[in-house]
Amino acid sequence: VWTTGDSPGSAGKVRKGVTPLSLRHRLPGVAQALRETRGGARRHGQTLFQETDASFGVNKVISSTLGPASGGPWPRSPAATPASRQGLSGPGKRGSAGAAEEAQGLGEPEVRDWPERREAGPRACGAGSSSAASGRGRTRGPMSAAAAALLRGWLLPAILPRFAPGPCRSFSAMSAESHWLTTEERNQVIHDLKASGWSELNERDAIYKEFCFKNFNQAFGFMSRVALQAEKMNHHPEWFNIYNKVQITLISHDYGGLTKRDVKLAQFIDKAAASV
Ligand SMILES: C[C@H](O)[C@H](O)[C@H]1CNC2=NC(N)=NC(=O)C2=N1
Repeated sequence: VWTTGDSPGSAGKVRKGVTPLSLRHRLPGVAQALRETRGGARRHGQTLFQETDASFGVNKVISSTLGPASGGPWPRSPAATPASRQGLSGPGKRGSAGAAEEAQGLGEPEVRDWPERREAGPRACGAGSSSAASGRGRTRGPMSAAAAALLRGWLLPAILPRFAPGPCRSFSAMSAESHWLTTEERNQVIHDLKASGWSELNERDAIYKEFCFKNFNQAFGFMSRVALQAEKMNHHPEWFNIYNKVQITLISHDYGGLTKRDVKLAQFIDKAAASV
């Protein structure tokens, strides 16, 4: 997970995530496509990119400037970044204008990028980069324009839904079968869950329970335990926490309703809450 630095100690530093296999050099344009997939503005301190599969990595170097973002959309277009306008961006390089901006703490979080990214096509070039449009100052990357276009048009759309953050994938049909509750099972589990404080939601086929702890530490400790289990089960709660309160809704999104997985997670949650 990549985040912009938001603590005083992390300001101006580059944080790196683990990218076991960097495809960046081989797939110029991947980062841009991922950004486009994410869409929208990213503000200082928010998650910028999340790896969804350990076998795939997109090498992305993010630096954050001092102080909170001054507003405006993030990620910022490389064409609008002083360092990339000067062709100085890339691994281990920094544009002097960008560095100066950063030193003054005036700028927004900046994505440092590889030069060939800027050649990715009309969209990546943007209105401001006349040198890219005219061919002046262009540096040829290892991949031809045709190959890059092929990647963007065919390979990326094929791999992005799998690896990029965004709308989630469904479980396979095979696992789907095993999670449905029969009517009898459902009646039984709903009865048991209600007895332990869960309620059915009116507007969705989901269950809900609110937990109250002594303080935030306890609430967050509980959430940590649940989070680990949820990750193991690949089944995640919808939850809300404020101070000592944790509100949890369980539903299987891919089924649009309650399944055995929700029941199993609810039982774990009750145990975890009882052991705090
Ligand atoms: C891609 C991934 O397998 C799915 O998005 C998982 C993740 N966690 C999930 N959690 C919940 N509660 N329901 C889901 O359908 C679900 N799906």
